[in-house]
Amino acid sequence: MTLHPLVLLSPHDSQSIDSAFGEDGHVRAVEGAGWAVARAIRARYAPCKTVVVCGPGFNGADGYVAARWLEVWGWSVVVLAVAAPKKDSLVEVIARSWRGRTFSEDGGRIANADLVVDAVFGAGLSRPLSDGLSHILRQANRLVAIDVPSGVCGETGRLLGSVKKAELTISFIRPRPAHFLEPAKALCGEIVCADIGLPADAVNEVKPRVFLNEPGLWLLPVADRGDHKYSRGVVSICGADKMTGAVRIAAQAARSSGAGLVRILGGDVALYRHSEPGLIVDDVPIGEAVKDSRRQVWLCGPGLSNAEVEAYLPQLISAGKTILADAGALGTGAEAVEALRGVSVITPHMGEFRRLFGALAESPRIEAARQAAQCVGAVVVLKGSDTIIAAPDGRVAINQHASPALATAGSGDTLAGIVSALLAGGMPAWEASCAAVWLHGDAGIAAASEYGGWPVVEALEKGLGRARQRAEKHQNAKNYKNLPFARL
Ligand SMILES: NC(=O)C1=CN([C@@H]2O[C@H](COP(=O)(O)OP(=O)(O)OC[C@H]3O[C@@H](n4cnc5c(N)ncnc54)[C@H](OP(=O)(O)O)[C@@H]3O)[C@@H](O)[C@H]2O)[C@H](O)CC1
Ligand SMILES: [K+]
Repeated sequence: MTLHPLVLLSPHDSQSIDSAFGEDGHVRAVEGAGWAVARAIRARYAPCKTVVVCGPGFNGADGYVAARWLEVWGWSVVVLAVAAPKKDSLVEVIARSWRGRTFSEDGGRIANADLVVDAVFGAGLSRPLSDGLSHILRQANRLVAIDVPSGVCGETGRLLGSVKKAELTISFIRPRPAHFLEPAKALCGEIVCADIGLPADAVNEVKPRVFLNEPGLWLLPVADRGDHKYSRGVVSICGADKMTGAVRIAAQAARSSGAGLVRILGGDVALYRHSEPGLIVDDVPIGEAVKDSRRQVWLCGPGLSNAEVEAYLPQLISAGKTILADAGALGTGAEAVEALRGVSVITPHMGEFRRLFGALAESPRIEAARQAAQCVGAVVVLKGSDTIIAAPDGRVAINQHASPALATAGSGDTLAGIVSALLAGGMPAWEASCAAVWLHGDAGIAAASEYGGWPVVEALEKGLGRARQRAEKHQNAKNYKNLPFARL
């Protein structure tokens, strides 16, 4: 087994790899890690006065090895050991291989250093950073962090204490979720991930659950010469009487994302009939429409009032349809959560999430999304600058491929339309949601560049065909270019 290139390693994963190394293997891994840190630093900075601040665990051990290499290459290096390694531990053995100057008190060295390396805590952070340690690191002018800036929870991106921003963070094997989750993301600077030579036994310990959302994590439906509109998939959208724009935007997005046929049912039927000519508009009761087995995928929520949702959603659920619930269908509190059981995907922003799940919204976003997915039994797309896509089985993807240009009215309706089209094309719910979030982000990036930063929502839909082409170019698993981190 090898680790998928888009896996993100939680601290727990990283520690289970470490424990599978055995002592010799562990020493080799630390040697590889420290050497990688030194190489990444040498590639970015000229030799300068450097302080490596080492903690008591293997994060500190990486620091001692990095210090050794930098000194070998002629740098002026001292180690500040803020906590000694445990007696007779492997870390102590590795620390002894550093023969240079070591201090246990800062004595003004940090403030006077050109570069400070934060090797205090990484995966083993178990409680908040003390004020004393935080004060020491905050005096650094330029900081490079090993694994994560000390005080960052590698799993959730939460900060345990006051954390100093690094301009470079060097991690190992695969990046950590925190590198891509706010608030930690803003404190990591450039991310470098080093391959330190992976023994297969150690990798087998890892059950990947967190992924970076990039093409290659999913495959888009393949266009075939024999395609017809029903094989491409039918999307049905519950029509709104008043907020008709939301429905039309979602319908256009679904049509531009490969759906063979998009139908709107009910609401202001006359208006929909006079809008885009490529739509089919139905004026039949929902109970009739659900009998058509070709109409499996339904989008329920954009533009809908509570009363409209109540008229549509229970019937769709009892007919066993594949449902994306968004906007109006994401009501308030436990009753609304109960009413959603049976849908396949929900796409809340943080406000909607808080209304639905209450106190769960106070948990770190990745954990909140995962628990909500388990609670509803549906994929949860928790929208934001670091959108999280959580499946009920515990898989989570973190999306980075996005643009602030997406923060515009109607953007969520566009996303809902894309997810619906990919569901109709036969993709499983988590993969369809991940792919849709990426395509939506890509269209936002392209629209921002084409229209100068503030594109209107209609521009997103126009970019979806090209977004699809770019995704297809990158989804070949061997072609992981343009990832949001450098590889060493
Ligand atoms: N597989 C990999 O990715 C590799 C990672 N490497 C590096 O290893 C570290 C993880 O090392 P670990 O020893 O597990 O953890 P830490 O170095 O982060 O620190 C653990 C010790 O720190 C104490 N601790 C934790 N939090 C605090 C705190 N707030 N204040 C004081 N002390 C703290 C902790 O004490 P406990 O009481 O909780 O036991 C431990 O003593 C990873 O980050 C990488 O840098 C490998 O080198 C290569 C393979
Ligand atoms: K660190």
